Amino acid sequence: MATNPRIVITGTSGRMGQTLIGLIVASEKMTLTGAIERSGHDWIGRDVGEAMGGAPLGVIVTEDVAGAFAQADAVIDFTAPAATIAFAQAAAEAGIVHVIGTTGMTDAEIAALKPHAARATIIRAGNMSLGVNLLTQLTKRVAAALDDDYDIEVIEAHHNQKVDAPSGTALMLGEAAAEGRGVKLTDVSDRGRDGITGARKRGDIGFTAIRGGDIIGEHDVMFAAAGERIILRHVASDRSVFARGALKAALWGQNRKAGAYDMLDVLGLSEPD
Ligand SMILES: NC(=O)C1=CN([C@@H]2O[C@H](COP(=O)(O)OP(=O)(O)OC[C@H]3O[C@@H](n4cnc5c(N)ncnc54)[C@H](OP(=O)(O)O)[C@@H]3O)[C@@H](O)[C@H]2O)C=CC1
Ligand SMILES: O=C(O)C1=N[C@H](C(=O)O)C[C@H](O)C1
Repeated sequence: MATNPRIVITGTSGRMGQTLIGLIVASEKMTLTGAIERSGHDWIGRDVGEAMGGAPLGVIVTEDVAGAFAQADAVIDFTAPAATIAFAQAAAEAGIVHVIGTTGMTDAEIAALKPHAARATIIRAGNMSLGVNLLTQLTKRVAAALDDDYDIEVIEAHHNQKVDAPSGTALMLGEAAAEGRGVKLTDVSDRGRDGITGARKRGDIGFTAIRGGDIIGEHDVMFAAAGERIILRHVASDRSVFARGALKAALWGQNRKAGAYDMLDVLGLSEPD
């Protein structure tokens, strides 16, 4: 019988870290072998199940990244940009799959992952849910079908602890809309309107971020024209949609050629070039 892939979680105490651990422990297809927190965190040295307020799981939370990665087949990482870059180096050195859900990365930070993808399988997406990845494809098709008479606006809403804006998902949807229109998002992106902004520029793709309460993640792509609006919407009501996608990615990445992949690859939604 083949053994299950061994999975390490980073950012263990976080919203996504704890959601992932709950799902791995309930899964028959993978085994939790490591739980990482940063130096000084009060979970270090404790059994992760007990730290989460439940039964012991036999995995002790550690700050020893190299030690945990040496005993693993994949790391699932929903933390912060600087941490993710350090984890990418350690994952490449250990030769394990690195699933990255972290958002808010700059272009330079994304470029810093590239050398590591030459040595290891990296799967990164601003949103790991099936629904959002499908929505990117729909957005691209609608944007391709409509001309600039339709103003494109991406509106996102998240909980009051989120630190980055626009969300990774909003940027994925903006990229998809730009691709559908055959333009570069960086040339048409309109972010952070405030004050006397002047009239909307034809062809721009606008972004609006709402932050409040415990909203898990909601995204609208609006195509607004004179006399009508088309709105494509995704609402996440449970973080497990992201976590299930990440677990699928960790399994899909096993024995995969080194390289940089996204969830469209994992879900088989990539369109031929
Ligand atoms: N791609 C997707 O589908 C999704 C992506 N995300 C993204 O995942 C990330 C995490 O989200 P969420 O779980 O809600 O956030 P939380 O703040 O709840 O958790 C983040 C975790 O990462 C740890 N962490 C942060 N910075 C560092 C660091 N420099 N070194 C080591 N550990 C660090 C935190 O530790 P500490 O408590 O010590 O700060 C914490 O355990 C965000 O970027 C978010 O946007 C979220 C949901 C879905
Ligand atoms: O921080 C979050 O919570 C989420 N982040 C991701 C994003 O930035 O789009 C995915 C999801 O919307 C939840």
